[in-house]
Amino acid sequence: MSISLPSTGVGPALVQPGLLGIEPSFGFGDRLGFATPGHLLALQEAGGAIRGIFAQQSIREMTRTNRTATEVMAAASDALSAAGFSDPWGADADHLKTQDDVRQTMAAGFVFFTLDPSGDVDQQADNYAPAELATRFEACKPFTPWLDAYRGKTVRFASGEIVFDEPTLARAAVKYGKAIQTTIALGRFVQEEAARLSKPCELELSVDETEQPTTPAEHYLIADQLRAAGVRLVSLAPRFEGDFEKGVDYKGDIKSLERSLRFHAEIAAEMGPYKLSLHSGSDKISMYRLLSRATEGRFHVKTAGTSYLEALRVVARCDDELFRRIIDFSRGCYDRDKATYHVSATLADAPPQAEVADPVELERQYLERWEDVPAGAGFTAPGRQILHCTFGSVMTDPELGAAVKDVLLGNHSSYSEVLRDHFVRHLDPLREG
Ligand SMILES: O=C(O)[C@@H](O)[C@@H](O)[C@H](O)C(=O)CO
Repeated sequence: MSISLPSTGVGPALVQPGLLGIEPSFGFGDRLGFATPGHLLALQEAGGAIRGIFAQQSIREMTRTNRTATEVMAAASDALSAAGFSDPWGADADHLKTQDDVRQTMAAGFVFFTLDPSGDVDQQADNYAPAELATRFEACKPFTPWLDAYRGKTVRFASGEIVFDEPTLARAAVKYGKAIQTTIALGRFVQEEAARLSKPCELELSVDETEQPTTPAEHYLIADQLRAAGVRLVSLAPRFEGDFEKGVDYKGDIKSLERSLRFHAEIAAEMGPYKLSLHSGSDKISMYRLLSRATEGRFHVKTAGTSYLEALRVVARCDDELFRRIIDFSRGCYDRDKATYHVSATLADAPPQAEVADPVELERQYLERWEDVPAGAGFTAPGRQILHCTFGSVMTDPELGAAVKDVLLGNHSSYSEVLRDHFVRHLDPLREG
């Protein structure tokens, strides 16, 4: 397998992404542009019927790393072309909020568009007392003309009943009413722009980055309204129950999550069919089988930061001094950079590098090691989150960013091997179900 070097972002992409529909898929987000060869090794070894989305970056990530959508696409397509890869693969323009986000990513060749209306989700809706809920319900009626279609309705699934009584309807309308309107507008824009330019497109709706779980009633209502509006989804990322923090395994009641996944999967099958999408999907090893079984293989798992952390693992093993400088620098940026990410780690949860003489122990504290993780579980070390959120600050630092790239260029096969091992451990439980 020839290892391609990261593209300059100007060469013609010889390998084009395509539509994957509701085939099982796995998003290999690559914040640096060096990871696709390793991602491909893992998928070819353990992917089975799972399709790879090898170009995947959010607007937030590209902003933080000063990368363009064209550069992201070229890094993936050039690596796949160099490897002679000819299977279908996807390209996900992630967490899009505006029409300009759509224009720039569509122009770069992205074909999977993740719509993110979380800015219009009322993230405290579940906390309002009846009087405040009633006031807010009244205020959202101008953009929820569909209320009467659900009032008093009961929808039955094997997993349970959805009863649209007044409190349920009010909370759904207050929480997602405006976001549904936003999603329909942006989704229609993507579909119309793709048709105008004769380009392929498929849509995901993501509300994963919101505070309060999406109930089955809210999921059903969102899906019903999008379907009625002609916005066709291949994937939907609800806000699942529990905690899906960046870079660490699932936190919550796994049995309750299993019941919830089954209910959401039934709704997705009935209202679509479309895939259930798991964001912050890396390291959630303990729940992958549940997701695969509940959805009967109609899932999408999205990862990104974890490939950056595995790049730092190569740095840790090749240049201890540089790794220590990155830890010191990241600890100085963490409280600022974590602002838009769901993490719980504090600086006190991981020791300053100067207090850890042993390089292997330092790797355990900030990256963890698969050798130390129980079978069927993912990483949990909080130090991972300190490094995870500060990727942009590190990679745009003139000295540190260049030094990381030099280490990866000089040890590219090591990086690809580390990624292969890391993602085979992610793909195996998903493939086996
Ligand atoms: O960090 C980002 O902005 C994105 O990679 C993520 O939010 C992405 O949507 C994801 O969930 C990958 O784990």
